[in-house]
Amino acid sequence: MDAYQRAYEDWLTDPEAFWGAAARSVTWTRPPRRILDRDRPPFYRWFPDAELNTSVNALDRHVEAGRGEQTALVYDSPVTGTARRYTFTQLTEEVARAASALASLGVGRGDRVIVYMPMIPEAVVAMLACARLGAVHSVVFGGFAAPELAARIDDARPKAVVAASCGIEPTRLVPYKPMLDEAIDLATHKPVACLVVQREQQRCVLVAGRDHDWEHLVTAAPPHPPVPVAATDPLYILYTSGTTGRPKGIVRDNGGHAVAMAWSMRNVYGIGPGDVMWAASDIGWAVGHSYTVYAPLLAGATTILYEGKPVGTPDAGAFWRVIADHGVNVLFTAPTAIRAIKKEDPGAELVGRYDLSSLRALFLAGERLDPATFDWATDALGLPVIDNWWQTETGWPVASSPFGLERIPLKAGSASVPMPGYDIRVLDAEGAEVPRGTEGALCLRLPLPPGALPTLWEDDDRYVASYLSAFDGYYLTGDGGFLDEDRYVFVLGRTDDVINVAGHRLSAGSMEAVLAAHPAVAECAVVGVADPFKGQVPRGLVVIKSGAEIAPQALEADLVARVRAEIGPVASLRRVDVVAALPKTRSGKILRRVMRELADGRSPAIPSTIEDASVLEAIRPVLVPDSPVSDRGPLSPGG
Ligand SMILES: CCC(=O)SCCNC(=O)CCNC(=O)[C@H](O)C(C)(C)COP(=O)(O)OP(=O)(O)OC[C@H]1O[C@@H](n2cnc3c(N)ncnc32)[C@H](O)[C@@H]1OP(=O)(O)O
Repeated sequence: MDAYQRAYEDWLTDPEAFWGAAARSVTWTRPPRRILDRDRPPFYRWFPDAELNTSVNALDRHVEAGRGEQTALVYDSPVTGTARRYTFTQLTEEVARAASALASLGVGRGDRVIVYMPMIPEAVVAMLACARLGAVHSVVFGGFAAPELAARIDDARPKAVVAASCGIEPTRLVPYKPMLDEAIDLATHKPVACLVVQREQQRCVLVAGRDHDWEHLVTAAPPHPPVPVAATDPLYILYTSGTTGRPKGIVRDNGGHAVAMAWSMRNVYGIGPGDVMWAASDIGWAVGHSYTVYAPLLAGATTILYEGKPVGTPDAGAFWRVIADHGVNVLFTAPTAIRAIKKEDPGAELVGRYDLSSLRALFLAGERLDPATFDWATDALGLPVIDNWWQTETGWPVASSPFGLERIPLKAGSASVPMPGYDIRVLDAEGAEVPRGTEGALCLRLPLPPGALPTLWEDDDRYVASYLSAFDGYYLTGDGGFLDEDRYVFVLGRTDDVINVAGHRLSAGSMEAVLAAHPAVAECAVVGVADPFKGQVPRGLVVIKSGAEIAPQALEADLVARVRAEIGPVASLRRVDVVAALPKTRSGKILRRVMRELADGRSPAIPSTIEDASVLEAIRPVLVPDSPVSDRGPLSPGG
């Protein structure tokens, strides 16, 4: 572990010297003289006196360095049957025109812009155009329904929204624009303008005076010069689910982000100028922001924007086809995608049909990588399969194999070792460090490195309450796990009520809020249970109000439909069961952990404070339908 060990120790010995050196790979309009502002803990600011423009770093400087004719972006869309390439020169010009179009709608430095778009080049252009103006983008994943979009509009209060008329899922068109119209109706805050890409698959109606056609406005616009911003100015807000229904607006600054992206692209992923990186994640997620859009372009590499799925567009060889067509060097996706491919092509026969000689490694993140998927992918590709552990909040890997620095041994079930910038500690409930090999709360010692969230959007108090208040001096990740004797980290899952469905982080609380709002529901719980393909899926349990006149099956179907309509298809809540009562403690706390573990086929420890153990006996056949009660022994309190 020579190169990695040296880098980690350099960072540990003098973090400011380490990040000061890393900052030299960024083009600043005013280079940093001060590296870290520690004046107001727990709020730390990286490069507080520096100034830059992120779009210049991603685009213009590569053109100026003579790479203008290199491909910056490949758009590969099996759902529309198209593929298109943009050179760095073309992408720079398109972004400069889009920035001008947004400026003509009144968007300027510090203004927020919501981007609600499918995986089309205009989405990447819109993000970079905001960066060029010093505006703050907030991309909302297309699988969210109108009320979720409305909640983000109200929190971010955007001056403008950039959208598309529709998205294209393999089996249906998704009408984005009607959902945007509904969200604006629902929201208290009203954006002054919408810039809409009309897709030929389904055009939409534009609202006079508010909506503008992308094609008309952007094509005719003159190029807009880049606006230098403070390194500490926000580049984007990305909402993620917390334990309650209200999403958390993760803030990413400009300077720390550029430094972290450049460092990680080279040293974690091993990607440099001229290489081809493909992060097969929607741009609505952190992986899409960091490793589809920003990091490859900041590094002068080519990035792939893929509008398709791992299977069904047209088959389980889709990923291998893209790698072969575009000479992909590194593929980054979620374990769910690999499980989907494995299910359709268990013998990996389709792998052999394509020339994958360009591929150096497969990186996986977003959810736990189970050893069976790790083994299958390793055998199928004959290449390093590298689990990364990180979060929307951190923006880049907390732990990984440092592939760009050196090859280290991989261990199935582990995300390998901490990256420079991250001091991982495993703490018990009292905040004491546990011995190696012992499970506990995975925490990071403050300050967090460049690129990690400095706060939540306009909510410093919630930032402290959510992440920093459990253990003084530490960031609480919300994940549980352990470090082994070689300091490899094993992440075992969330310790809170966040559910991870196919790499999508969802709040049990927000789904419960939808169920609880039904007039026939007395009380309810949503728990995330293990699923062989999506990692976890939510399941709902509800108690009908006495006197409510509704058949249980009708209520169950109605609740599934409501969650889809109010949160979106991404929630994947397919099963709600009506039960007589929910298990609770004597103080009225619903025993979600116990239900989750029962549904996962485990033998949960039952708290001695349980109000009525017979309630658990009654719901066990619902949660574990294939296992008769006698198979598992009686559930007795006191464990
Ligand atoms: C490390 C930091 C992080 O964790 S950042 C987060 C990283 N996570 C990811 O990148 C997510 C990885 N997962 C995926 O990319 C997808 O789940 C993959 C594996 C491709 C499978 O996709 P899919 O077959 O659509 O299943 P799904 O469970 O994602 O979708 C559930 C329903 O939602 C729909 N959906 C999906 N995307 C959209 C979209 N952009 N616009 C509208 N709808 C969308 C799907 O069609 C599906 O709907 P339905 O229920 O089948 O009708």
